[in-house]
Amino acid sequence: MIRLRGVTKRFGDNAVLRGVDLDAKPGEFLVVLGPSGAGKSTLLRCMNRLAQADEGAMTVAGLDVAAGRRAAQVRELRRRVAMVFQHHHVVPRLSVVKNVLTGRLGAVSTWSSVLQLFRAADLELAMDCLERVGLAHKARDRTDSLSGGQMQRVGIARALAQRPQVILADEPVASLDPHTARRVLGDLRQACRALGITVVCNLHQVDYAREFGDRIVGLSQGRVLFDRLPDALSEDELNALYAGHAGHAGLQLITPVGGVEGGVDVRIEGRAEGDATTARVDAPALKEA
Ligand SMILES: Nc1ncnc2c1ncn2[C@@H]1O[C@H](COP(=O)(O)OP(=O)(O)OP(=O)(O)O)[C@@H](O)[C@H]1O
Repeated sequence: MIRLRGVTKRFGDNAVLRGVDLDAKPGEFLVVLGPSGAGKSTLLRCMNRLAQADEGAMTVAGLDVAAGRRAAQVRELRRRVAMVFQHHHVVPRLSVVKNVLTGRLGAVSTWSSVLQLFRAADLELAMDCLERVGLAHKARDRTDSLSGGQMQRVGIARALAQRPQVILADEPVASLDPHTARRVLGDLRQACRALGITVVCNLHQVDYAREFGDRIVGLSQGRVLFDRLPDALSEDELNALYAGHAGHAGLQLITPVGGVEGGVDVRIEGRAEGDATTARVDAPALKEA
């Protein structure tokens, strides 16, 4: 379903992807972890041609992405590959079901889409997708009456309504509380498994990656550091992935331990016992925060 070989992407002198290889089977839920700036979003963007890779071979949803230069080929790619973003990008004043139906726009004629004329089959499909994320009872409600987590599930239902072969999810739960985040990831995984849709999901939270990923890929400075089954992923590999960064969501507690003129001393504790340090945060940084 997805096969990437030697994918490279540069922005000027900045080599953001450096020879990425990746494989994913139908129905597989792949999580990509990595520190900020590792190239996770760029990787997803290259896969659906929002960005163009400089080198490498990419097959996504049965299409040769590198070869898809013509508009029609890119359109077909976007039809087969749906996106879910951190911010749900729903239209607030539309009803929930109409937002989901916008997932069908690529599959209906231009006139139908302008007039918002959807077939009964599209409506049925939209309702089925809402059912899969537990929101069928909200179908007629205005979307801006929903909570953030519910809106994100509408975004997932819309992606499902596209009948994609692949869903690329870029930090879909970054702004949600843990309970809601788990619900959203659970719905996404369950629906995609049932429908045989491959998911590549960028996450920052190691716990969610272990809980929901069929496989976890670690991306660091544009390179794949590891590609593991969740149970096989070691703490050493995670530490290597986040070396020099704040940690794999491993910061537990930051406590002020003393005030000094022009700043404050803080104790920073990690997840592991005895994993602690003190640091000084100076006044200008505090003001910015
Ligand atoms: N359109 C662009 N033009 C120039 N540089 C870019 C562009 N998009 C991304 N970059 C650079 O590519 C690098 C990787 O960015 P990317 O957003 O892919 O990382 P990321 O792993 O998704 O980070 P985060 O977790 O913070 O979202 C960064 O250095 C970023 O500044």
